Amino acid sequence: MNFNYRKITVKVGSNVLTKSDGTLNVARIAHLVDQIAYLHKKGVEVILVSSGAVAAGRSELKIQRKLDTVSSRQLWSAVGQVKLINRYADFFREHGIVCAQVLTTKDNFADRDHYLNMKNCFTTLLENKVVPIVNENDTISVTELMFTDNDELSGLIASMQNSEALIILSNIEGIYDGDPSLPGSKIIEEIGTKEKDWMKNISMQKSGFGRGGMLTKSSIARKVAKEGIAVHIASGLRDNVLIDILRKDGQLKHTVFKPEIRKASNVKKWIAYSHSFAKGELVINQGAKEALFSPKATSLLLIGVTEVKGLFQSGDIVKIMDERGKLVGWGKAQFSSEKALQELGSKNQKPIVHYDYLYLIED
Ligand SMILES: Nc1ncnc2c1ncn2[C@@H]1O[C@H](COP(=O)(O)OP(=O)(O)O)[C@@H](O)[C@H]1O
Ligand SMILES: N[C@@H](CCC(=O)OP(=O)(O)O)C(=O)O
Repeated sequence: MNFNYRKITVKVGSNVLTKSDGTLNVARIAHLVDQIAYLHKKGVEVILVSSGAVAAGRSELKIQRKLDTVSSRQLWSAVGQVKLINRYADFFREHGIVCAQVLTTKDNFADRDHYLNMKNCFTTLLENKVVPIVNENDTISVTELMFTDNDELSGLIASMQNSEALIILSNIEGIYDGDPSLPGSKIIEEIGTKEKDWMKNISMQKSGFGRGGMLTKSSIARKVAKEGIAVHIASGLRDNVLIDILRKDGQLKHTVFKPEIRKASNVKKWIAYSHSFAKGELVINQGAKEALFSPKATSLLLIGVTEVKGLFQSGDIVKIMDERGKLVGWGKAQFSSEKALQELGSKNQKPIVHYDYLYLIED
């Protein structure tokens, strides 16, 4: 059989892996493993990002007294992750495949060294034919510094490992052009990175155990597709969904975000996910904003910076804001905040943020 991709990241949502009563859907985990094992044996590299720990833990324990949100998440994820990974390990073993658990927090991607360390971890596992199973380490994650959800984490990993595709399996067949529960709504089968009209049809509604909802899935999908990685959103409740997505002659109806042809560099990919580690802010004027968003590759010069906020060193990530206070991008500063303040508005030709280390948010 011919496959569309040889290297994929697959993300499975909590609702695919749990039954309505909250217990783990063991049959579905087994079927997912069967598909991954089949692809693995055909030479497709697979990284699995699996949610489900909190849901699995919740159904396992009767809590004596009411816990706050953080404590209950810590308790349930700690208990549930063991159950989840044991199931995966048992099913992969039946196929003669070794899987590994990688639990991570956003901090593990905090700077380039941490990022490269994570990258090395996945590369080593894959080289040794191990299937990595990743989840956010909810037990120790600090709420303010968490990933929005595992969709964000899976986007980061697909990008970091240069996957050819990110496949997001949810409890719905794709993105609908209206309320999915209404009979007239249809699946949008193809979305280009420049299109954005479809976004207005996404509601805040999310499924029972999910964290982010379709809104985060969509914005992550768009971001990842812009880096040159195809993103598929399909139903994990459907039999053989992974195989059908990967088959060259596959007919499965679902949503695909078409990747941009020009692939982002590895450094740009790292920058794209680093905004939460920003140490300071640069406010830029309208002229600088227009220059940055022009089709020409443009670096940010100090002449267009009107304000420098916070304390940062050369090499730190800084946010770039427009004069209305809107975040327009971020990048790696080439001067410290002290030097930037001294030379504010000057014609120093060395950019404060070089284009190669700049990420812009396009509307
Ligand atoms: N336009 C839309 N098309 C598809 N799903 C949508 C749309 N708007 C909102 N949703 C909701 O998003 C849910 C999937 O997101 P989420 O609950 O985060 O799932 P997961 O647990 O797989 O991450 C769907 O079940 C659906 O209720
Ligand atoms: N880390 C959490 C998953 C959080 C999450 O992103 O859930 P989902 O939106 O269902 O993919 C868990 O394992 O329960």
